[in-house]
Amino acid sequence: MTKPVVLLAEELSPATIEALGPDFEIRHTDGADRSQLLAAIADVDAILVRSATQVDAEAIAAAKKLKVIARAGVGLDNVDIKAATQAGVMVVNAPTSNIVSAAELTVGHILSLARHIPAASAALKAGEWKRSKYTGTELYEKKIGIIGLGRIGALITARLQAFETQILAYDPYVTSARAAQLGVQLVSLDELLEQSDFITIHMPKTPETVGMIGPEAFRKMKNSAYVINVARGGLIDEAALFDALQSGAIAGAGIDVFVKEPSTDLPFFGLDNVVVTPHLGASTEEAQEKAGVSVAKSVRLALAGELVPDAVNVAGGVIDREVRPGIPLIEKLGRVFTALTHASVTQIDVEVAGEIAGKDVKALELAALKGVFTDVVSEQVSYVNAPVLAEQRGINVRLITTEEVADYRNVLTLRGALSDGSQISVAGTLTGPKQIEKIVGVNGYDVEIPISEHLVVLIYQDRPGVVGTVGGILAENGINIAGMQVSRAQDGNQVLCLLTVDSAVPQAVLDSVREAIDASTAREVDLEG
Ligand SMILES: NC(=O)c1ccc[n+]([C@@H]2O[C@H](COP(=O)([O-])OP(=O)(O)OC[C@H]3O[C@@H](n4cnc5c(N)ncnc54)[C@H](O)[C@@H]3O)[C@@H](O)[C@H]2O)c1
Ligand SMILES: O=C(O)CC[C@@H](O)C(=O)O
Repeated sequence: MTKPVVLLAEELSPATIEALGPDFEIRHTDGADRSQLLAAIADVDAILVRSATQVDAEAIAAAKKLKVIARAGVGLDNVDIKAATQAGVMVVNAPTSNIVSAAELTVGHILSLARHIPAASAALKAGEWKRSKYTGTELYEKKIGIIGLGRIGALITARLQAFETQILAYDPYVTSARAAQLGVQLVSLDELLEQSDFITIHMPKTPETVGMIGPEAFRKMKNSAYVINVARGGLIDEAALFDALQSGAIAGAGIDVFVKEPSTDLPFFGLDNVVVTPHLGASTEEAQEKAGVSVAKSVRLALAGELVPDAVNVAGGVIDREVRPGIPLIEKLGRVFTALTHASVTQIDVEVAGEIAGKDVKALELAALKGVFTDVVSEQVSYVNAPVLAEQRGINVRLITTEEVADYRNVLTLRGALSDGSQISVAGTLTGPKQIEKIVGVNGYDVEIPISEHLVVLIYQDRPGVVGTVGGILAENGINIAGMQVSRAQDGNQVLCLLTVDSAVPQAVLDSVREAIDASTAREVDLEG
């Protein structure tokens, strides 16, 4: 059997390959080389990148088998998440893998600037013993302004508090309670710019944050202020930074990230009061190992068809242990649901009843939709694009939970409204210590039959001899019946007969059954593959 192919498009920690294990074919390419990337991505199941590979709409369109894009790091600026979602491709990252490293590099930049360490080192190596030129400043009792008090901002706060500094922060999305918990004073952006001795930026790059530190912001800063950016290139306007440094509007800057990367000859590189590093925030052994192992685990899960806690374009999140067995069950119920439909679907209710209803069961809704569309569209259906497919078809989807359930611990039901005004439903449960998947209801008829790869659903007028006729036709065609349940409607003499059979039932055989028993419904549900 051929193994799924995982493409490593950048240099990743050796622990990444170890964590992927032996179940994959590993290929390598240089993701920064566009033509190499487009050729290499064509037939792979997963791609692993850092920040130098542009996984944009063109690359995603070229990747016909792609199921997961894994970013061994935090930032996803180099991945077109919208295009991936449309194509059903899961995007995962390693959101906490490198935050400690980035926070420590930021502290490194702050100390380098405060004590002129890189410049003094370069001078001494060049034969100059200059002490007064490199007189610095203590951090003790200084005001540190943090713009963006997220994961890295909080880590920096804790580290700089050890220097007995005063931390100010600007972050419109952080509550004052969270700031108080961190021992930080939340202030307006202007207050932060005007008062801080060191200003360090830790926001994502968004339309709102790009160029936020521009000429006007520099004008508000103290002449003695230092500015640090270990977040993303472009948050600081590079031309304005050059002017501010050259004119003495600020004392200096520490920059790890640039608008264009790699960049080796920006105008401000020539200035003495600048410390620059080539996007080294995550470049530690530990961060690379954590990022590589984390995305390798996510890739394994994603290629096994499972939901991934670190997926950024799937709403499933971490799945509760008790909810997990319901995922393959409800996906199968989704496929049965589709086989039962005879007109377009306008509404789907995913009902979760029983003990698990109190848990986060969003993953069950995604799995149900994945099942519903698996046999409907030719494109790959995943947890990622299943909700998009529902939306595109104008299907209203509701997740309904109730702890009340009559006969079982938990029952999962898909209930649909069709465009001709009719309703369909299929319900299932897991029973016994082996958690056997069973169908326990179809269109309101009660049954209890283990799910198998081949199911036949028949609805007809109740009368003697029908079961024998059905069995006879199937036997004549070499189809063995594994199980059968007949359920009579409460309000009439319609009967539902649900059969599990050992092999697929060809359409011609199904048509003979329909004719012979005058069935209003005769459907085969093939769950193979
Ligand atoms: N240099 C590196 O190698 C490196 C490594 C890791 C992370 N990063 C970057 O560091 C940055 C921070 O990462 P994080 O993990 O702390 O992210 P995070 O999402 O935990 O925190 C970002 C914070 O920015 C805040 N924010 C958003 N818009 C804002 C605005 N307009 N004004 C002020 N605050 C705003 C958010 O509320 C949030 O609290 C990101 O840009 C990330 O890509 C860089
Ligand atoms: O080194 C990298 O790959 C980028 C690190 C960092 O900017 C991130 O977004 O995780």
